[in-house]
Amino acid sequence: MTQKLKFAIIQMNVKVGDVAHNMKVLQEKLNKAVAENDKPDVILFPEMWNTGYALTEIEELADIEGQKTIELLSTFAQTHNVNIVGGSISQKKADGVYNTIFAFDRNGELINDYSKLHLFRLMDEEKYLQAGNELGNLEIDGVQAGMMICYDIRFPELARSLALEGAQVLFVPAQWPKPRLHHWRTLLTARAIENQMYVVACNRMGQSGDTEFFGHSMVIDPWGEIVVEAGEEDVILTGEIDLSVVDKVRSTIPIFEDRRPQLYERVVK
Ligand SMILES: O=C(O)CCC(=O)C(=O)O
Repeated sequence: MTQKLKFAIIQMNVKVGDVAHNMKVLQEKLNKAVAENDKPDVILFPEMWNTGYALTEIEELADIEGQKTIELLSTFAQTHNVNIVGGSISQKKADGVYNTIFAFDRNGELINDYSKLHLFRLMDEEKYLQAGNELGNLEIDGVQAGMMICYDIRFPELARSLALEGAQVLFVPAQWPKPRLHHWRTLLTARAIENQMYVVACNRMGQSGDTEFFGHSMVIDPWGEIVVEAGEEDVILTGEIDLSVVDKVRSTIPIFEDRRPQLYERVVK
């Protein structure tokens, strides 16, 4: 495939519990992302950007069925003819609150949603949130992709499942705090190398209470090389990925042909 995709990754701060503020900031940043000369094909932003980790008030703050978010992002995608992988939000559904990504195509159509499969006990997510039960497949301008959220990157089976279903790019919104930068970079790089896919990851920056977020949003190519990486600042990270690299790497070291799934299945349930 000779296709290329230009990306814009909005590495922003998130004010815990202040949905109106976060929506305003995101809107300003979206406008900025498309006002650049080199307009992106796809925009990504961080995990739980609407409420932050206001877990004790999440039932009241979460966006009911994602309505406000869907309206904002769908209109923006259509108006600016851009694909959006909408970070993730706290979404209230009948049976509880989910940590959900909504993704839109250039016509503003909601193409899929994905709710975080693995809840992060270190931050008590399992006490306040419901876990999703579906994989997050996606197609962006004809390119097969997948979605995972933050802690999900610690589960190689999930990225592998998406790759086996054809994903060539993995989109990862996160709120990954200090001091685990080494884990963040290593796990993202491992997912890229082992699945020979691009990883496009957005982490928030800034501080909430005692928790500091280091940013370091990054794009990693299927060979494991970092295409672009932010520091800890408030920034929109831009660049381009070349999908032909996926085929090149997969034919150089043909891991998908060399797998022995009938042996692993006895152990990997
Ligand atoms: O796995 C980690 O170290 C961080 C995960 C996390 O912060 C999250 O999933 O929200």
